[in-house]
Amino acid sequence: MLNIEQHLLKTLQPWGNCSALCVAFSGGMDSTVLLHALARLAQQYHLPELRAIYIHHGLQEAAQTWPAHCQSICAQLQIPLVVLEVDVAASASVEQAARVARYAAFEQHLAQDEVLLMAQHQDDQAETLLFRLMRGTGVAGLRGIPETRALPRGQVLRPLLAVSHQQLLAYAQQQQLSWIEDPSNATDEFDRNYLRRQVIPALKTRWPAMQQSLQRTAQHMDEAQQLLDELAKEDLLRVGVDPAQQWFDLPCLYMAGLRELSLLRQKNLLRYWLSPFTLLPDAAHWASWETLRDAQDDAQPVWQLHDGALLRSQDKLYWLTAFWLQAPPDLALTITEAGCYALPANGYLRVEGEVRAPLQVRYRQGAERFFIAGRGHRDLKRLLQECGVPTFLRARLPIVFLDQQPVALANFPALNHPQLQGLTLTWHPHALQSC
Ligand SMILES: Nc1ncnc2c1ncn2[C@@H]1O[C@H](COP(=O)(O)OP(=O)(O)OP(=O)(O)O)[C@@H](O)[C@H]1O
Repeated sequence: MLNIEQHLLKTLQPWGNCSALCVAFSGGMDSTVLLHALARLAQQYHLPELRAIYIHHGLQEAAQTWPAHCQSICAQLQIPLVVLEVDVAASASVEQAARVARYAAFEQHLAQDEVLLMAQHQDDQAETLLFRLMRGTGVAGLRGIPETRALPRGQVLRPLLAVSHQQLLAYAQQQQLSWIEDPSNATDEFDRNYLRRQVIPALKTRWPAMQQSLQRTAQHMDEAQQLLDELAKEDLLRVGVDPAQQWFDLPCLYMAGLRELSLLRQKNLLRYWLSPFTLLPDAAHWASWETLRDAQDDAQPVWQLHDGALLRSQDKLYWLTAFWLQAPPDLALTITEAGCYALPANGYLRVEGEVRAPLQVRYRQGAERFFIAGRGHRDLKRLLQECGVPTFLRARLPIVFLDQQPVALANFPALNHPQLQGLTLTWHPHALQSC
């Protein structure tokens, strides 16, 4: 058995029980070697089912023949091939847009318990680290390409990260493989090509072991990032709001606790907390965090990020998606019986109990006063403040009127007018289970 095959067999051992190994097969040399070595291993060992996936971006004229090439290689190796066509969004960086489209297609295609094998290798790792350094990356970026990564379904595995381009080329030549040479790799137009063609060879003449050194840097950074994550987890325990105290599971933090941390720890915690929700801002935009943190309460400060916004309300910091940031359109709904009502762009209202007279449902205008038994008339604004209802929620909670008088507020049965005792009104941003 050849070295690369031995290495693959060892790397794949923990994945022996997955339901399929799917090779991201571009037809280039690296993924051709990967596919070929796997096909050979499958003849001697029991491997999970193998499948190849080619993503057709349709970006270059030259690429029109590539699906056929991939098909013929797969036929020779007796491995089924799936060709997925993708649309690449117009963007300043075609390379990056193609990568995004490619990963989205893989994610959609992969089934639970399947492993996507990609053919990035040691030289790609060095190239990625240098590329990110040139863009001023931080600790997380310098961890480089991870060997494994969980996808919503399935997993990515890069079993060749410790193998050099030279070793892959030697294997390809020895096995007399044929592969596609992407003409766009032969120019210095793209930054990564420039690094691969001009910079790395020059560095290697001076520092022959530079790839291994960069790999060590990536490992140091991985450890450093793990420490930062541990710190963030500890801070989150102190500053994060207990799920039982959250409105509709909306992620939020206590501002007072956040303020007690140093600025660096605030940023570290926010990065950790926000990373599942959104792309993070680059260094230049972090000043907006201090603006949000220090703004007056009544300024209703918001920090817009890529996939949503951070908003401060009372003593908490909320992460909100677009749904919460746009007020719903005016509502004029009349209810004559119990049931579930879909509200335009504003979730659902469930009415339980006997509706004795037609009830009007609207959102807050601002001057409503509720009659509370034993307390007389009270401003809704004051009542919402007392209940700690965040500002962005106040405009969404359906208010029930009887003869122009506000008599109930969804989710606050204690505010029900005596005439509406026994009626339960529940609002939820998503469909309620029993609806
Ligand atoms: N069009 C594609 N279809 C399927 N997989 C792809 C495609 N492009 C890239 N990949 C996968 O992503 C890995 C890294 O991509 P990258 O763009 O760095 O490589 P490449 O130069 O296009 O292809 P190769 O690594 O096979 O020479 C590839 O090794 C391959 O596994």
